[in-house]
Amino acid sequence: MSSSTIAVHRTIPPFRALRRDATLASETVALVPTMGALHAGHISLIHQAAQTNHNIVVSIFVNPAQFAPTEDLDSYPRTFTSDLAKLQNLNVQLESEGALGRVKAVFAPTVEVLYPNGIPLDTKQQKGAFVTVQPLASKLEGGPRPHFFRGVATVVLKLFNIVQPDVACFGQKDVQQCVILKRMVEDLHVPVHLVIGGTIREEDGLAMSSRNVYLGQKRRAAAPGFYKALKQAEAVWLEALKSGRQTVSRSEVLERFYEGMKGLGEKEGVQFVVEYVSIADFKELEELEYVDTRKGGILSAAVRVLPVEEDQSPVRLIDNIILKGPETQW
Ligand SMILES: Nc1ncnc2c1ncn2[C@@H]1O[C@H](COP(=O)(O)OP(=O)(O)OP(=O)(O)O)[C@@H](O)[C@H]1O
Ligand SMILES: CC(C)(CO)[C@@H](O)C(=O)[O-]
Ligand code: BAL
Repeated sequence: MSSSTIAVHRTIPPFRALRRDATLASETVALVPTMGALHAGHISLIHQAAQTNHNIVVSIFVNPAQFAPTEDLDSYPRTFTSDLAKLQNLNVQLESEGALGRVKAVFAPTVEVLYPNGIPLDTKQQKGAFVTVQPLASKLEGGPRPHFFRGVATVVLKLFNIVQPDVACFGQKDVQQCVILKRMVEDLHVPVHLVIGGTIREEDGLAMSSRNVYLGQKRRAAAPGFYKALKQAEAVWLEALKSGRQTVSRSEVLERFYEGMKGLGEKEGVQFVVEYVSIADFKELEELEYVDTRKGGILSAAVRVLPVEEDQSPVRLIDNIILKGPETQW
């Protein structure tokens, strides 16, 4: 088998064998969970994992449990063949760089394998075991998507139980997901070390996301303004740090964010609706009236980009910036 060959498995037993073989060889296993439609953000997580781990498992599974019946489960981009080609190219690159690890296997299970007792989208009809992380799952993204983090935590714990990785990698772009999964691992004593990779962006600053393909030309052109508004808000924080202040008020930072959002999209005829903007602590996601410049906080937001053409639906964009202070541990 050449070092760039990647096994694709749809069932669980090959991962038991992979884990056993890795342990016998004193090698580590890292898992990078994805929903496919791989982009440079995913690839950077896998690349990072391969620097310090021997065997990388990438899961590709569009998880029904994290979609409400009204959401885009059916239309979610599925690009398995090109995903696999990207992983194979990455292995060639990892080999030429002399990295420690390679992508050894892709786990692309069927819904039946992950949910042997079924998974209706309506949560009231769901039976069996699920993971809830309260009240974190009800905050921020949990407002418009109350089902979401229960679905995410449940599938991630299933993946952990199947792959039994030493390490699992997640992207900061989904910052609340990171906070919730860290909490799940801590509270349930899950023996997996979580690594959070930085957000990879398009050249114009838009955070890469599989759903960006829904935007179309006009909305795509206006979308980077959202990150610019967050950067403007961050500038207030950085100025305060520089001038040695002890706290920064929420209102100062948010005012600058809203200034940045004002008029965004006018040129392209695109409307942005801010769903939430938050400055919260790292563990409980409690909103902070004043941010301690030593401790920092998470500045995060979601916007709804309204349709500009007949066949379009609203697209939600999420993004965040860590307001870092000297004692920030993130
Ligand atoms: N731009 C990015 N930079 C770094 N990591 C990312 C980025 N986008 C997604 N990830 C991470 O990749 C993993 C898999 O994410 P997922 O497959 O849902 O992709 P996505 O682009 O976030 O899709 P969606 O558009 O559905 O939000 C998650 O840990 C996610 O945080
Ligand atoms: C972690 C995850 C793969 C679980 O389905 C998903 O929420 C994602 O892609 O961020
Ligand atoms: N990356 C988050 C997956 C979702 O929105 O369903």
